[in-house]
Amino acid sequence: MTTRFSESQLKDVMAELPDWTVREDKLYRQLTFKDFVSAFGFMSQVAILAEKMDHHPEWSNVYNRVDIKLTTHDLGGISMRDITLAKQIEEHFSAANS
Ligand SMILES: C[C@H](O)[C@H](O)[C@H]1CNC2=NC(N)=NC(=O)C2=N1
Repeated sequence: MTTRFSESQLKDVMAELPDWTVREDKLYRQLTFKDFVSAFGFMSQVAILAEKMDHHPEWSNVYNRVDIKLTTHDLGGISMRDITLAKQIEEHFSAANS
């Protein structure tokens, strides 16, 4: 059973996600791609992954930019499920930009 992180647990796990910040009980990251097609391709891949994980991002897209917020609605805060998804998103982002 997944639980919501305490402040100190969160501080520790965030060390592994240097490009993410915490805002209003959500993990936050803004990504920029070379164009809309790259941004949307990335979103399509993450959408498939999120559906498999049964854990879905709150996000928006404007042209080459994708704003992502991750939180666990069922728990009202950040949990390991968000950290796992954030790490997978990082891997997809690196691949999309290499
Ligand atoms: C019933 C189903 O397991 C839940 O509603 C899932 C679906 N996707 C989810 N996504 C996110 N981000 N948080 C959740 O708590 C969540 N719960």
